Amino acid sequence: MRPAARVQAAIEILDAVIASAREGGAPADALIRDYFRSRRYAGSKDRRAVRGLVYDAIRRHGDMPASGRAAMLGLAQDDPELAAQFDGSEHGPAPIAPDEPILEASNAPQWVKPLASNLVGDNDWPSFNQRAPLDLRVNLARTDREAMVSAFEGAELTPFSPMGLRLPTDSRVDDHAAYQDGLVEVQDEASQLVAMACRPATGQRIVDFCAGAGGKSLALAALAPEARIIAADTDKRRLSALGPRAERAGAAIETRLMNQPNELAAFEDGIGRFDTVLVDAPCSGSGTWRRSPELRWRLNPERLERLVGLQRDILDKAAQLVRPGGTLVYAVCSIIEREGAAQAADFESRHSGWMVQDALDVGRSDGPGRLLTPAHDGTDGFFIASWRKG
Ligand SMILES: C[S@@+](CC[C@H](N)C(=O)[O-])C[C@H]1O[C@@H](n2cnc3c(N)ncnc32)[C@H](O)[C@@H]1O
Repeated sequence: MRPAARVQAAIEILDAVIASAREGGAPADALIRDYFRSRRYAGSKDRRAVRGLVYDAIRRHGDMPASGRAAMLGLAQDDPELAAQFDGSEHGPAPIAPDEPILEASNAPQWVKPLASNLVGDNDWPSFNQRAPLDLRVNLARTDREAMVSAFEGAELTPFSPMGLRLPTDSRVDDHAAYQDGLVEVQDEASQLVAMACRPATGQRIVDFCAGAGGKSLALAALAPEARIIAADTDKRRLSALGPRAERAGAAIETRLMNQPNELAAFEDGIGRFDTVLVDAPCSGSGTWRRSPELRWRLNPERLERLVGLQRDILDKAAQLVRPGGTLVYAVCSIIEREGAAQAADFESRHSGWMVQDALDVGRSDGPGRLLTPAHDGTDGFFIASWRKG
């Protein structure tokens, strides 16, 4: 493909990404794959170049552009070589009209900024346009960090998590023997810290109430291989992805599929009996925007409202599983106050007898919990709170 045709392809894919973000449809990765499935003439270099253009355009615009062309014109604003491809050639984009509006670069949707925690400052926002390094969690149940740091080129120790390694952006690990043998997992340092905030110990009964594909459950199992860990979720597809991961890691984790709105029916034997319950709640994902910049286009006020209600409902249910003297940990990969500090404070106002406890000594104190942000802590953005049941 000629360079101009690659730009036109990126514009067409971005149109599909925008439509899909509006409708809650397939993510950009899937749309890129679909696009090339019917265009066999595109070689691997073409595909890589188009993909790069699509993601650069997404990353540059915190607010969703009106069209793929608007997104690509914005990107061309910083790149004269790219601007020159708007040449009106046969498979290329039409020339740039003199009065065509050009979008300013932005790092987050404008409507979200006033909703962020007060701790999120001017130095935090630009981090959402930057690319994140790749963090690994070493499976301490089977090896140690020192052995693994030398097994991965360019790896450094993460500063806060004693089980983390940090690799350069774009590192690939899935074909590495240590990954295939279950000695490491891909996991951001903040997520590792969430598992640590649970302080898992031998003999404890622990529920990961929003386990998804089990990232936190696996970290809990690595920290306390003799604990009994139950991974629960309402999403069968996600939960079923845990089996092969647990097998690879050599971890024994029980799974329970729950049905909304009767999630606790899966725990009839366990109300008020668990030592620790972790709620890694569904959220905006705003803390992960540097890894998944497209999520910025998928969030809207109605969706945020629904998520805040869901978090509240899940917290109220999960709290019922905790035994007296046990621990409830609430975490969201979000920098939005309503999902973090305000949600935790709201939980406290509805329930008496829960004593807030220090979840971590990392990040900054934010209401009843702690907030980590990319600029301040070098991790994904996360809010984490922990309570002891009186
Ligand atoms: C942030 S994700 C969890 C990520 C996971 N803990 C990990 O570390 O990979 C939130 C999860 O909550 C689940 N969820 C949604 N509604 C739920 C509900 N009512 N009860 C429990 N889990 C729910 C979603 O299916 C999703 O897997």
